[in-house]
Amino acid sequence: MSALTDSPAWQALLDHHQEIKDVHMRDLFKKDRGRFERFSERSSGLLLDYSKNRITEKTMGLLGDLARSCGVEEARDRMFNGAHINTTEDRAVYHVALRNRSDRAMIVDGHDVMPEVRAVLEKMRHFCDDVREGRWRGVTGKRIRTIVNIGIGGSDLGVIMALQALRSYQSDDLTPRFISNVDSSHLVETLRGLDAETTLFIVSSKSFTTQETLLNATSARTWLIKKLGTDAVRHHFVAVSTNEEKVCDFGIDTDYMFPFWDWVGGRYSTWSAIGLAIALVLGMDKFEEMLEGAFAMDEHFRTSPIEHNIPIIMAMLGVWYANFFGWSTHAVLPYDQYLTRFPQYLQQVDMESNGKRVDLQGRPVDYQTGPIVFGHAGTNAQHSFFQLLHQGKWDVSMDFIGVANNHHPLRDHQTILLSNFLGQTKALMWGKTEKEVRAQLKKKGVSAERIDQLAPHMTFPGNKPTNSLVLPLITPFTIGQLLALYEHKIFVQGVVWNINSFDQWGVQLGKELARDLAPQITGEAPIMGNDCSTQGLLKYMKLLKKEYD
Ligand SMILES: O=P(O)(O)OC[C@H]1O[C@](O)(CO)[C@@H](O)[C@@H]1O
Repeated sequence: MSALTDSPAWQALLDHHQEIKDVHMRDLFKKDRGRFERFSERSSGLLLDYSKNRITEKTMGLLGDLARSCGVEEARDRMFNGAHINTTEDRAVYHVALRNRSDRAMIVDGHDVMPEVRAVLEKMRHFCDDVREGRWRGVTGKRIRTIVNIGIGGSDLGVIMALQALRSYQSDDLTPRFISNVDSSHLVETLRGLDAETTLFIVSSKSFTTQETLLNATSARTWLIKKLGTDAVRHHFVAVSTNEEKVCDFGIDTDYMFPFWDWVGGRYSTWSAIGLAIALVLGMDKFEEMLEGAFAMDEHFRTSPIEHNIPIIMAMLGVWYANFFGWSTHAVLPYDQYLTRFPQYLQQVDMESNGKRVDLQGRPVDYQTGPIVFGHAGTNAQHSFFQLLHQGKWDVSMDFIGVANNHHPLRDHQTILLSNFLGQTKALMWGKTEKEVRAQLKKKGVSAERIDQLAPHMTFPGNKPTNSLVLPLITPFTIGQLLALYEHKIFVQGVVWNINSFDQWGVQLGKELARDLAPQITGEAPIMGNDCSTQGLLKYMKLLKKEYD
């Protein structure tokens, strides 16, 4: 047993789980009309209703005890104080400094980083204004009309997601595009139809060594040079990175490099200059509104007691289902078309952070860690995988994200959208008993034989837990709040599980092996030294390739 599973707080929850596991939420709601008041929290216009969870006040008390005994508050303070909590990389985890909108100093290694943070924001503002107002022009003197962000993972997902979410704030003057996959089809299809004279590329890479990004950037540069000549590169390429030397090697002048720092993790970097495409397309004011939203959530997280702290509550509910109910999957279901990319973005933040199997001391853990995260926008998701959520054998905890107002209030679209949001969470919680099904069918005049046949299929077990997050409207501020909320939730879970949420060694091995295999595909190295499956696949691919050459 580990210190965590052996702790009195954990043991108390194990015992309590025995009391709760067969209790139906329907009965909890029948008994207590005050559940919504008791189990909901607000912060700067955002509401979390967590009453539709398999919890009582005792559960929340015990989960709070566990958070306290795991040192969540102390860990939170260490993060906000710039301690090197990313121990395997010996770095601070300080994305909160990027959105610190107060005049508080943010100290890393005895040094206040705020002057540098503000200087980069200023540099971004000047550049964005120049591009947006037509002072920065392409090599032939034309205004920039398209921004192409070349990056992958944390240097891509948050930026695409935010720009998609904030599409209604975008003018038609500047259009964003993205190249991430090393598959050349992504590059070719993204560049198809683009006018090189009016295109600006941002090469976004924290390390500036990521194979996919560098290859894509090189091919994009070739495309540009073919059309406009070598001199065009400095008018059409800028970089965002922590690695000045590599940016220079690539041929981008460091005057046009927007720096950030090693204390910003890749998947937490949307707030840094990695967000340059957001600032260019929407304007720097909108980007800063996003930072304001994140800062509001940071302040809530930093100062609220455990019992009223939205990220901590959501994190501990996740621990409840993962570790005590033994569920492996968590669904995120935004009821707003603008948030379609949100689950995909969150998959990296959550699974790359908490998909770990050893603790901070390097010992294998004897409990489940980060869940499998998936999701899609409602109502489309209802017509896809909701069948399994309602009646399947796997149990899944869920976050529904609802947005009260719509940027495009047309007919009764928003009413129908919200009614589906509410209807689904109600159905998942309440379910429908066989008795209710039978009574309904009888009332409709269905024959007894047919009722016997249909009733088991039409019964819903219910008791499926959901969190409901409600935002007033999709704005830069609420997007900032939402992202920061999930970042902190994931952080808290990592603290409870005693894992490092800020490294990602798991992505290395495949990358290394790919580097060794590439020369075997080209023929520069003999096909050897592989297991028979890899060997067989390689040979077959080469055979097929020959047929098409
Ligand atoms: O910004 P970079 O250094 O190109 O890295 C891109 C991504 O690659 C990873 O290191 C691994 O997937 C991510 O953490 C990161 O977001």
